[in-house]
Amino acid sequence: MIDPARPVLDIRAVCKTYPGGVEAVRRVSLQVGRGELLALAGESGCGKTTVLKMINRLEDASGGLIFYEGEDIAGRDPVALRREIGWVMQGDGLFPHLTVRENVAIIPRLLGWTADEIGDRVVEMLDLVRLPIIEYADRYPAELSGGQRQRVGFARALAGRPDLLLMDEPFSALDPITRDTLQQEFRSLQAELGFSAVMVTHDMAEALIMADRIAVMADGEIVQHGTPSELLANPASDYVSGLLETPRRQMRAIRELGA
Ligand SMILES: Nc1ncnc2c1ncn2[C@@H]1O[C@H](COP(=O)(O)OP(=O)(O)OP(=O)(O)O)[C@@H](O)[C@H]1O
Repeated sequence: MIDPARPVLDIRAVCKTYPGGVEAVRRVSLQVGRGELLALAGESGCGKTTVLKMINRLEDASGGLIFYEGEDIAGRDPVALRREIGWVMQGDGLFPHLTVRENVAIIPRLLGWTADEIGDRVVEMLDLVRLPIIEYADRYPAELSGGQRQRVGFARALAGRPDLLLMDEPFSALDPITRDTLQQEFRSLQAELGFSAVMVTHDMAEALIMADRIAVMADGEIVQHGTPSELLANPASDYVSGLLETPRRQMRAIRELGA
């Protein structure tokens, strides 16, 4: 039973040491509420992607506990778990030999939906990500722009009605205008469908604009955790101030234009 008051995701003191001894993640604890977008930010190599991979058991934690919808994921079948949790990666990750329709249908097919249910869901998802079915359903990924491919990536990840979407730098391969449009559209989609999301990003401006809460990581640990306004008002260290410096500079430059 889904309890709306319970966090969708509850990560408790999770650690990951890779074979060879790299301590990629050290005692990370996080919660993600229903409908919330949590950004994991921080410089390259700080462990963001490893946290994401432990949530759907692409990597198994070396210590700690992860609860998804109240259930310890260590007891879940990893394949079934991955079908339940949506995954959007950098540069879309679509199967090049499958059409848009076939890409979006993958998870519903694996979940055993009927042909009619799958057909209806493909129509619904392409409509939601604003790709008219007549024009786009039978194209291959190579016949789409980068922004359109990323839209299909979202449609595919959401087709199985996941409660949680994991996203690894989903907007980073896009040009700034397409990125801005898709970031806004993503939040509308989230408000409409109500899923929760964890987004890895190295772009602090993106985290500030999109996220409800931001967890900043350094060297495998969370060094600050708060809302975008809390981080801006009270960065906990020089490291966090440093990450905020680029968006701050951009905001100042735009303000000085008097626009
Ligand atoms: N499969 C692996 N085997 C061994 N070490 C790994 C493995 N994957 C990642 N690491 C190491 O773990 C640390 C954290 O990597 P991770 O990919 O989680 O960082 P990240 O913050 O997502 O970085 P980026 O922003 O560059 O993608 C790094 O030192 C990395 O070299």
